[in-house]
Order: sequence, then structure tokens, then C-alpha cells
Amino acid sequence: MPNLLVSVADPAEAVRAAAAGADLIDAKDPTAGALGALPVETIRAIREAVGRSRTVTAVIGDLIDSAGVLDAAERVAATGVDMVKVGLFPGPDRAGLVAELGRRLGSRTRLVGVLIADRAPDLALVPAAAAAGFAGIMMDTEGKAGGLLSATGPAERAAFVALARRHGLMVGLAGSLRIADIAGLAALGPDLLGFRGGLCEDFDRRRPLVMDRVAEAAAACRAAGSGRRLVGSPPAALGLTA
Ligand SMILES: O=C[C@H](O)COP(=O)(O)O
Repeated sequence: MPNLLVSVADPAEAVRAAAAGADLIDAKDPTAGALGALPVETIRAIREAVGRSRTVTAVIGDLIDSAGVLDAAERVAATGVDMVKVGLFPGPDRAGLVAELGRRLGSRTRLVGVLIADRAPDLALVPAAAAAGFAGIMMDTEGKAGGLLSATGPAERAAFVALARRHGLMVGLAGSLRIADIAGLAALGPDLLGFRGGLCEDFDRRRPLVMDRVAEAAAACRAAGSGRRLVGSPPAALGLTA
């Protein structure tokens, strides 16, 4: 069963998405890019509003410069979210960046690397993330018109999930997913599926979430079989403690 990750823009949306069945609440500014960062005060408010019943994640922004990535990851980790999602956009020495993120932050938070499916993702970063102590790895897209299903083929998605599994990483898929995609993607065995646009008014990720759609997505994930639940802060299924 994939866990349902829903990106939210503010504390009110976070509380409603959790009530509608989201397993992970992902703090993100959907108007500021694929992995747009919210102000740290808003991330903290989301963390507090949701409480300990849900896993809370947050993104750090669509950043490339390694120093900027490290600074932003530090700031977001300090908010007390359960996981910090770091976009691994193409740039110089990504393996070095992953190793440095692990060194600086690995003992303070659970890092999740996000490979950008429509920007020639480097799969060598999957073992690098595992070696650096990351908790997980995801694929998402920068472009939101076609999303993951047009940026990747079925074999590529299956190989990514299998590679992450082999390296002991929690693994997630995202990128303009729709509820109808859940059953097919769940068959690959990811730990989580991430949504924003597919659950929003007019399928526009900048507009508010439609809570009936969040509930429908949660039900589709539950119907898709059994697997480890990542609900709770910290997510006990990862074998990590607070
Ligand atoms: O991490 C999940 C993302 O927020 C997915 O956003 P999207 O469904 O609009 O591509």
C-alpha cells in the first residue's frame, strides 16, 4: 500500500488534508516552483497544526547552488518536520552535495532526495543517498504539464523503485499524478505517492485542495494492498526514533 503524501500550502489546508486521509503532509509553496519552499514560520505552523498523528515533510526550494541547498536544508530541518525533501536538480558535483547533506544533517533529520524525472536524473545518486544516510528517495517532475508518466516509461519507473529498495531507501513517486494512476503505480511497490495538482480545484496545483479528492486518493491507496505505514511523527515504520 503506498502512503499518500499531499502537498499543502498552509496550516488550514494541512489539518483538512490530514482529516481527509493524507498519511504524510508535505509543506510546499506550489506557486514557487516544483519544490517551492514555504517560509519557515509557515512550515513550523503546519508542523504544530498537524500534531504528531501525521508525518510532516517540507521542501527547501528549487535550488541548484550547493551552498544554497545546504543552508536551506539546515533552516528547514530546524523547523522540526519529520523529513526534509531536497531536490537533486542537475548541477556540479551532486554526489558531493548528497554526501555533505548526509554529514551535516543526517543525524538531525530524515533526508529525502528528490530526483527530477524530466531533468535527466542521475540514478547513481540513489546509492549515494543511501551511503550518505538518507531515509528516502523520490522522483518528481519540474514540468507539471505531463508529469511523471510522460517523463518516464513503465520500465524506468519500475527500475527506480527496485533500485531504491535494493539500497534500503524509502521510495516515492510524484509529478502531476492523478487518482486514476494510483493502482498502476502502487503495483511497483513504492512507499509513497505524492500529490498536489491532481487533488486541486481545476487540477491546478496553485489552487486549493479539494478534500473529497484527497479522501478518494487515500481510499485508492488503501485499496491498493498492504505495505508499511508511514503515518505518525516520527514514522515508526522507518525504524527511527524522535
Ligand atoms: O511531492 C508531491 C508534489 O507536490 C506533487 O505535486 P504535483 O502533483 O502538482 O506534481
